[in-house]
Amino acid sequence: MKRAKSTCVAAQSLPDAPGLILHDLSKDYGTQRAIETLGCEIRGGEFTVLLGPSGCGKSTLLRMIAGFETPTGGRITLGGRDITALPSSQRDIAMVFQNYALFPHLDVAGNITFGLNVRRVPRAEQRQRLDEVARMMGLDALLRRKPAQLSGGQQQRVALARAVISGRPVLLMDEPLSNLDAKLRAEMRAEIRALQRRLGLTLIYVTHDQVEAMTMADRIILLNAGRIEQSGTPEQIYSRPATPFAARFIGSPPMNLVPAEALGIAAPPGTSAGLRPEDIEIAETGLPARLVSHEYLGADLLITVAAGSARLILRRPARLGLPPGPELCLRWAPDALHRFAPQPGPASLPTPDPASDPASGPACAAEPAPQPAS
Ligand SMILES: Nc1ncnc2c1ncn2[C@@H]1O[C@H](COP(=O)(O)OP(=O)(O)OP(=O)(O)O)[C@@H](O)[C@H]1O
Repeated sequence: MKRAKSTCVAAQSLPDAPGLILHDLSKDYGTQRAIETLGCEIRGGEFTVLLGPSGCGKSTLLRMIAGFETPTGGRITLGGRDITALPSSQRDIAMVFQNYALFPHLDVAGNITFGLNVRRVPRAEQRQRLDEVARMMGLDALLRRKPAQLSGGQQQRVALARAVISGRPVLLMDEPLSNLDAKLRAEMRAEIRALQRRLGLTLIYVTHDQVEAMTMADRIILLNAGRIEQSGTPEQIYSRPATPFAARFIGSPPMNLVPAEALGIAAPPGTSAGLRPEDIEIAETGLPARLVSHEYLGADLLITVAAGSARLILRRPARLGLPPGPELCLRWAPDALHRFAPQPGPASLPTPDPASDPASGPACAAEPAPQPAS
């Protein structure tokens, strides 16, 4: 099936670092299309995250920008210059790889200055730039160590320092934190974000982790099966998802997505209704539902309820506790309800829970359909 060309529009940028435009870019591997024809603007000085599930084409897109893959169709411009046919070394773009790609026989200083050596930058200038970058990245004390004598986080910092010392204004990062433990990942997220802001870099960051995307990005480009599903700020994508895929991909637990009629909402057949877990309230009146189970998360409770044929997850502060009995009523604000027109292709809605019996719902005070909370 031929899909419509997907596009994204970017927001304000810092003045100096150049931006990129992908014009009708596509990539085939043999008969397999990895990237559908897509158009996209990545503004200079912004932190852009390419987000999506495994196999959606994030790395392929990044590698075409880096110059490691040749596009099947389309063009890439950087700061207005067409770079599609330029070798990667002439693109003014630095890249940090997932496995760090450090040279084991070189010490930290040698790894960081490797590219400067190749480009025959004078020794004195190398020394000065190394001092600066090592201080900035907290690596001063480690310059004589070999990579094997460093922790994962330190190795990551060396890989980052090597990219930063190149002085290139555009930095690409492919899942750079996936080898680190959770605590270190959180620290490095903040560090990379601060570095990008301080240097005003145009940074394009690939991840499948929505938390990384939400916490780091100025703008997220959400990819699905080689096309752009939605692009926007983290807030825009979270609060106004354009498609059921976007609605379910961002948020943990994800948005409840059920047939509209299951919530008593009048809509054309096939319409899905979406509600974020934190947007559903337990109230005196509203949609009848029955408690199924709950999970204690510390600050919050996740409560699973059956409402007719639909299962919904609610998030509420743990201090409010569980409702007094198993029968309850649900309400939500009008603008918390998301409606999605029927989607082409296989249905992606959750299957109704056969154990739930619509007839056995609670008697919520005389309201057949939920009335929004004010
Ligand atoms: N060199 C290649 N030859 C053939 N197919 C490839 C090649 N590289 C990628 N693909 C295919 O292109 C599609 C996109 O792959 P890509 O690596 O860009 O996805 P991704 O979103 O980065 O996934 P992950 O998060 O798992 O790394 C996949 O279906 C993949 O199998």
